[in-house]
Amino acid sequence: MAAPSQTTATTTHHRVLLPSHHHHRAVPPSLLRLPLRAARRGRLSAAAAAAAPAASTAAPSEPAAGAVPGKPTVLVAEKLGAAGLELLRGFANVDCSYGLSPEELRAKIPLCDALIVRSGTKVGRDVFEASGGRLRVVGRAGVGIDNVDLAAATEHGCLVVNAPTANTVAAAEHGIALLTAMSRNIAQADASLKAGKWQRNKYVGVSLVGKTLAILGFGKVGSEVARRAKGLGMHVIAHDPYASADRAHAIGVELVSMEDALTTADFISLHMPLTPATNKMLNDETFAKMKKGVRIINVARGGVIDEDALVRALDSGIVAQAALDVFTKEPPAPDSKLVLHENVTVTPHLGASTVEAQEGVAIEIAEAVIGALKGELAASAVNAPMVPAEVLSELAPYVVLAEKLGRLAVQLVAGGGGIKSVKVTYASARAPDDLDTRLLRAMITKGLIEPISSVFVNLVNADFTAKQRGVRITEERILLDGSPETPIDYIQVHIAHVESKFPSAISESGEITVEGKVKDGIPHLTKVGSFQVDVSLEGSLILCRQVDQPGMIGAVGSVLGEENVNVSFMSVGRIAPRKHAVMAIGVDEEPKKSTLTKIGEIPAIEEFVFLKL
Ligand SMILES: NC(=O)C1=CN([C@@H]2O[C@H](COP(=O)(O)OP(=O)(O)OC[C@H]3O[C@@H](n4cnc5c(N)ncnc54)[C@H](O)[C@@H]3O)[C@@H](O)[C@H]2O)C=CC1
Ligand SMILES: O=C(O)C(=O)COP(=O)(O)O
Repeated sequence: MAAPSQTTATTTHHRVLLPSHHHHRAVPPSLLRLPLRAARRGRLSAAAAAAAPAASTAAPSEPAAGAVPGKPTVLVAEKLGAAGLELLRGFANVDCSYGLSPEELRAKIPLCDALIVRSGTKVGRDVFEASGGRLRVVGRAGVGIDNVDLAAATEHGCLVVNAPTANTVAAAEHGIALLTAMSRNIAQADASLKAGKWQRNKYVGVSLVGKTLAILGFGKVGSEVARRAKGLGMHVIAHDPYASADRAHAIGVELVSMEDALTTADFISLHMPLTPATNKMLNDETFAKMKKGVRIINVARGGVIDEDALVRALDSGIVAQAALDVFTKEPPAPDSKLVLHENVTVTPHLGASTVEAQEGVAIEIAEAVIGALKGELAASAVNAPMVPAEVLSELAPYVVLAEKLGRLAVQLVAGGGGIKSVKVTYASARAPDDLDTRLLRAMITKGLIEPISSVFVNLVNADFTAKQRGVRITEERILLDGSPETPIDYIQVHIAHVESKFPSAISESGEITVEGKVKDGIPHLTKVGSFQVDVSLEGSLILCRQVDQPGMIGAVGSVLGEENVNVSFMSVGRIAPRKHAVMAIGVDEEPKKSTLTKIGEIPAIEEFVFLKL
């Protein structure tokens, strides 16, 4: 069994709370400009250079007919509000070509510096490859960027920006429209009357007043739906493991567990982003827990529901009705059982489609695209580099460490009062003025927020985003004696007032605690809760708590081996021999659910969790 890892000498230290102005210091303009020429001369790190909009390297293409030479060209591939088009036309040649086939898009793209889309255009790797390096910006006139291949954009030096707020109210209003239309059979009754029938008995509805509505995902859209449903006299509860209970109380909503939401709701409305954790969140197992006759509304993303399971739940009567704006595949197949089901009301992804929202989104995206073409970094940049290499230099591996610690910490959260209070501790021998932690704090914020939300965090918006979500991030410095050559000895991330999926991650202070260090340029996890471990932060991680006894590494290792999951690293931390120990196992592949179940069934394993880095 591996010996518990040792923390390197942390002699005496003094705790210093950083002054609060430190949290809100303006970002120097030099950090907000992307140094394009520097990128081409190779002065940026690979990642930063990849994401910085590079100037065209392609042979000059023929300008489109009527285009003003010297102005950039923006291709608008889906309908965009007039005010946004006007803004764009003041700055660029604008080509509005709606409904292009993939071939037509690929043919046009080498003539374009920017492309604006909504959810209907797939911007895959082929589009970036076809652009020959000219495409510098993709603007998504809306929230979800599931249709844009972000990795390919970044590799091709193309910045992606979105418009994250202007359609929130429209989506919430559409959720309410579906809720009310479904409960009174509006769509079905309308079709019946138009078919010449008069079926007053068939279309008796259900009332909303006094009914319980469970909102899953209490973010921007979810909270606006809650506010409106309260006005309809509904009892509104919400489940969101990361939302603030105070924010919910302020609008009279109680935050509850997923179990309570599923078992008590008469209506369930979905408002979480589609992530690996929310994929098929409503499935046979969760439908089986619901009240018979429950009604479901989905204006989030189709993928959060297992659509085949929903058909089964509708057929068995567990789900009385569903109202859906979004589908796993859009448009869905014409013979989709779900779409054609008589108890299902559907709309073709219309959540953001109001005149007002589209004007707002058009202005928001036009401003972001114009700014990006000018070389500015918009707050809504989705794949922006955090800072150029000059600033990154020695902090580079700590930046990776900071983001990974944030990602680990948030995945350990099970529930509680939402994430309100995060403390970051930096242990360093450097004087506080010699270590600017804004970038690290932004990366921790990115790690904490991106896995659970539709928001993308960059250096410009990090503090604002945390504040908007009610997360207070404080920083603490531990001054170590020793050489100030290494910028940081270790970083700890503590989340207070939450429960953990892996209770051993709660340290003596009652907070979820993870600690990491950079060793030989590679980020390592060195502590979980009160247990010291040592595992490099690459691939994914399994944490197990077990009775400290011989054979445990072999038992877990052989389950993973049998399932062809490659173990990259293993480390065991224990409090005392033959008591409890925490084992951290780095894995290259994501284990199947059944593999994780087998690990959980090993008798001496008391708790375990799988974490994606
Ligand atoms: N149908 C349409 O036309 C539109 C759809 N949308 C979709 O609506 C969804 C919500 O958008 P916003 O409110 O802007 O995002 P948001 O990021 O403000 O809110 C999402 C919330 O979901 C929560 N969440 C994450 N994982 C969860 C889980 N496992 N269980 C419960 N809650 C969880 C997050 O903590 C967050 O509070 C997104 O999927 C977005 O793409 C947004 C606009 C228009
Ligand atoms: O903004 C979003 O996430 C939406 O789903 C809206 O999509 P749309 O712009 O209407 O194609």
